[in-house]
Amino acid sequence: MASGIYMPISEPGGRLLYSLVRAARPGLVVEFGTSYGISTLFLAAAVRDNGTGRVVTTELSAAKAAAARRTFAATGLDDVIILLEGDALEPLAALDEPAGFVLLDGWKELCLPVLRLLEPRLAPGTLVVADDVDMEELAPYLEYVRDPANGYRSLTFPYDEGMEISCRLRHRELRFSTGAHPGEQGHRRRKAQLALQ
Ligand SMILES: C[S@@+](CC[C@H](N)C(=O)[O-])C[C@H]1O[C@@H](n2cnc3c(N)ncnc32)[C@H](O)[C@@H]1O
Repeated sequence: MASGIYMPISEPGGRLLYSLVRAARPGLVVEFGTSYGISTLFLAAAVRDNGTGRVVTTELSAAKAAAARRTFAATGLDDVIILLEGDALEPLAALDEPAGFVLLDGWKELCLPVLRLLEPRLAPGTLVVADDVDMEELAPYLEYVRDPANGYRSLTFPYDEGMEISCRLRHRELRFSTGAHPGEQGHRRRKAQLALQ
C-alpha cells in the first residue's frame, strides 16, 4: 500500500478536470481519494458553475477528511460535495445511481478494483480520469482501460505525471475501438455504420 504522502492534483490537472466536468455536465461526479480536497474543489466548482449535479468524494483518513470538510465549508462549495469517510469500496459498491464523471486518485493499486466496482453504473460516454499515469502501481489499471476489448477509448493527457482519460463506450461501439488506423476505406465503412445506428 502506498505511503500517506500528500500528492494533490496539479493546477493544470485541476483546470482540465474543471473543463471536462463543465463539458460533460454530469449529474453525479464520483471521486476516489479526496485527501485534503484540492481536486474536489475543481470538480465542485465545475458542478456549481454547471448549476446541476453533485460530487461524492471518498477519503480513508479521518484527519484528511476533517481538514477537507473545513476547506469545503470555507470555500462555500460544501453544498455540492458529499464526503464519505472510510474505505471507498463499500459505499461506492452501494451507489444507487449512475456516475456521470469519475476521478480515480486514491492509492493507485486500488484504481482498477474501484473502476470494476463502478462499471455497472457507468453510462456510455462517461469519462473516467486517473491521475499519475507514470506510477507503476497504476500499470494494471492502464493495461485494462487501454485494451479496447474492455469497453473504453483511452488516451493519455501528457502533463506533469500524466492523466489517463477513458471514455466508456456503448457495447455496439466496441467494434470500432480495435485496430490502429482504419484507413480511408475503414472510415467510409464506419461512417456508413454510424449513419445506420
Ligand atoms: C493522491 S491522494 C488524493 C489527492 C487528491 N485527489 C487531490 O488532488 O488533492 C490519495 C488519497 O486517497 C486516499 N485513499 C487511499 N485508499 C483509499 C480508500 N480505500 N478509500 C478512500 N480513500 C482512500 C488516501 O488516504 C489519500 O488521501
